[in-house]
Amino acid sequence: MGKTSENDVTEDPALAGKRAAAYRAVDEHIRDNQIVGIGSGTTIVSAVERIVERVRAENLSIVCIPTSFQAKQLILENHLPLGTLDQYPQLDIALDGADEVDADLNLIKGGGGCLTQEKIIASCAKEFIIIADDRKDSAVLGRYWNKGIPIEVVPMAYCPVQLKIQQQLGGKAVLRMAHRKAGPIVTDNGNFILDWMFSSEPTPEWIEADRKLHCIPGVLETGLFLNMAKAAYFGTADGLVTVRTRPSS
Ligand SMILES: O=C(CO)[C@H](O)[C@H](O)COP(=O)(O)O
Repeated sequence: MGKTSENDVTEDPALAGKRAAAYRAVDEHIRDNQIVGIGSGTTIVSAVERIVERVRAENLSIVCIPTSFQAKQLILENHLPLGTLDQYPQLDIALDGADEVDADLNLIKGGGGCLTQEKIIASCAKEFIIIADDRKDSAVLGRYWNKGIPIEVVPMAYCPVQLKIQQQLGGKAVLRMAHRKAGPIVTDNGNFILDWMFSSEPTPEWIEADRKLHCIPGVLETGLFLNMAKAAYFGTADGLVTVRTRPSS
């Protein structure tokens, strides 16, 4: 059997949409001399592909700050300059994928388990730009992404955190298990992920839900990215791109 790549269209039917969104966002936002946050997941692979093309063609000088082990590998494999938050605590832009985006550009992130670093990097950037295929463009969070809100927790606290989430917010908080390892997923920070399957009727008030989650000892971060994104680029299978900007931005 031939080797398949993560970015092979036969493997990922949404690739054309992801790529169209990523290329357009890179073309509209990446400029010379920027400090750029590089997100995690599959869509960001196309963004890095386009960044590399532009760096070579236009001789751009940029520094890339990774949001995960995967992002760091992507930066290194593509010979892009790698930086850290220690060197660059303020970024010009952060580009990242999302699991779902609502009408106000609130996001669910963390499907790949990198939510904490992704939120830190996004919070340090002047502009946080989302790239996704158009399935993720949703009126209400939870309509498309049915795997819950990812929450990074300190391992020794996962059982009490599960219990408290269920008591205080309802629904069910499920420990995310690894596919090829007997046991839970371990994040880049050495923690576990709980996926909170919230009750969708009525839809939770997200700011309040996020506040309650952050008040539970043992919760490190949540995959609710509220009022953070400045714009979202959604690509279709035909390569068309819709851009939505946050009303207040
Ligand atoms: O939040 C993330 C990882 O923690 C990803 O950005 C999110 O899961 C989207 O991934 P993909 O681009 O593969 O659809």
